[in-house]
Amino acid sequence: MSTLPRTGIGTDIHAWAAEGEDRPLWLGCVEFPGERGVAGHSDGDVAAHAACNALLSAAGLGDLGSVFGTDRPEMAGASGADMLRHVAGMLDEAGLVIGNVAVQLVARRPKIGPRRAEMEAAMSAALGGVPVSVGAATTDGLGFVGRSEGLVGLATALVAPRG
Ligand SMILES: Nc1ccn([C@@H]2O[C@H](COP(=O)(O)O)[C@@H](O)[C@H]2O)c(=O)n1
Ligand SMILES: C[C@@]1(CO)OP(=O)(O)OP(=O)(O)OC[C@H]1O
Repeated sequence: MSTLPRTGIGTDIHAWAAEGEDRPLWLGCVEFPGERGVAGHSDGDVAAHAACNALLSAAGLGDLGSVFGTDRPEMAGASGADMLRHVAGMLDEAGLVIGNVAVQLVARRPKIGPRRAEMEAAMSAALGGVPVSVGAATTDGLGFVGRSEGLVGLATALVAPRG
């Protein structure tokens, strides 16, 4: 295997839960009380899921669906933090160390600025202390995010063979 670092890219998109459905919103392993949750089989944390996809992409180990399935009963309500821990373990077993993970949210709400540090710390902790950065943008009202139909998580990751 090449000893060069490898980058990965990940996405995750969820629709907002139906009006009146009581689903908590989880983003970056942090709960946002009072915000509308998303439709999904697990906790629907698009930031954590995009980060998992980016790490699996960098490692060449597949993606969320190939690792966790798409409708396994045991994954119902599964937390993004547990999924990140699992993925970090897979990379460790594959002899890879994680350099960093960068996450971008595309969402009108919630404004993540005030909770950015918490999200970064929570995702970093789930990955065993790896640097995680979080940013966001709104789309200025354009597209499905602008119409408040759902939100997007995007992520990149850098991994390298353990020295
Ligand atoms: N969900 C979001 C979206 C955006 N932000 C912050 O607002 C800034 C401006 O967003 P634009 O889409 O108008 O460029 C953005 O750079 C973020 O700092 C946010 O906190 N949460
Ligand atoms: C996380 C998983 C787990 O069943 O389900 P969802 O919460 O629906 O999330 P998504 O990114 O749509 O699909 C990936 C699945 O692995």
